[in-house]
Amino acid sequence: MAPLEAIIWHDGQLRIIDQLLLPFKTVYIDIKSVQEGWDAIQKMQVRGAPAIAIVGCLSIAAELAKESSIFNDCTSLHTFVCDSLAHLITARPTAVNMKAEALRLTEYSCSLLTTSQSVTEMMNSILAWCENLLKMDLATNKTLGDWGMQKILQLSKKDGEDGFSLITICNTGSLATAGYGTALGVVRSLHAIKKLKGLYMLETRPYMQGSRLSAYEAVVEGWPNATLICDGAVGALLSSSQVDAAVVGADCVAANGDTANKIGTYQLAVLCAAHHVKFFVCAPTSSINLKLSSGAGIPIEHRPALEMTSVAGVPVAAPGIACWNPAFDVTPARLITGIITEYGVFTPEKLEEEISSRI
Ligand SMILES: CSC[C@H]1O[C@H](OP(=O)(O)O)[C@H](O)[C@@H]1O
Repeated sequence: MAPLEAIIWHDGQLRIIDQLLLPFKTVYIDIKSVQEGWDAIQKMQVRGAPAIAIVGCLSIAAELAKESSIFNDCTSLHTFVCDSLAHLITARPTAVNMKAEALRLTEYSCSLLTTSQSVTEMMNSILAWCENLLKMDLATNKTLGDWGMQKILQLSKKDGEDGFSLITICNTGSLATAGYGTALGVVRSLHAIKKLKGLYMLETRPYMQGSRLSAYEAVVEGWPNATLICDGAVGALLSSSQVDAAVVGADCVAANGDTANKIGTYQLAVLCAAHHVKFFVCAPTSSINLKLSSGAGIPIEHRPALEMTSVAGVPVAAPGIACWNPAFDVTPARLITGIITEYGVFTPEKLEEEISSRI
């Protein structure tokens, strides 16, 4: 079956699955303006670093595509694009993809000021640029997934059995990207050649990306031995089972390889190190920020306490208790075996040199 389509762009109209309702309800909502895009990102109706950037930029395209959006000249159109991007990057501070695409689109829009013959031509160029993000993300993820699959195949198999068992956190698949996935893209590529023996998924409190989203993708696609575990069960699993490698996503990778990802990733990395399990970060270069020398510079988003103290609207904590709810943590490069990108798999030490020569 085709992966779940979190983002649909057709004929100037943007629709996204409201991921707060998955997997029990599949409801598509229309995004008709930049503010509606901002709201959907901030509320996490759409989430996942690549998907955030794609929906953010397409929300600009959706507003431009409306007949009512008229601009007297190219300069006012450029100002609208820049102001919209400046607003969109405030929705969620940690994932770098939105900031990276905002920079790219700002530079492109600026270049159109000198090359466009009319406002309409400039608007159509910007629409085409935003639409292309979907295709680019799909292609990037497929290439990244295949690099990761090749890397996993090189791992030595202790038990001699065919196939590899992986562990992952959060959701990095069709519901976090344009449709193939980063860490779950590696899973898809491994499954495609029948070398996926199993996949352990952390439920990933408090948003439950694992139990609600990754488990949904795994069931829909029939991945073998796809198994949900509690966040607190990682140590017990790694000490008793044959897990070959961890594959996780990234919201921001610094130049030295330090990686910000869903809260709980750091703990997973520490336990992988303790049990000699390889730990791979799957990051398209749009999630890598070489301007940051280390993870110390990555802003960490904190989410409302209510997202911790209730599940699906049901209170699960003592009323009045204080909460600490960072949405991400930073895994130091020393715990990372390799960083899987669309250009190949690199050690943290080699990342900056290898990536800077390619982007
Ligand atoms: C390929 S998605 C990257 C990243 O985004 C997720 O965070 P969130 O669900 O809060 O947007 C998670 O950290 C994934 O690994």
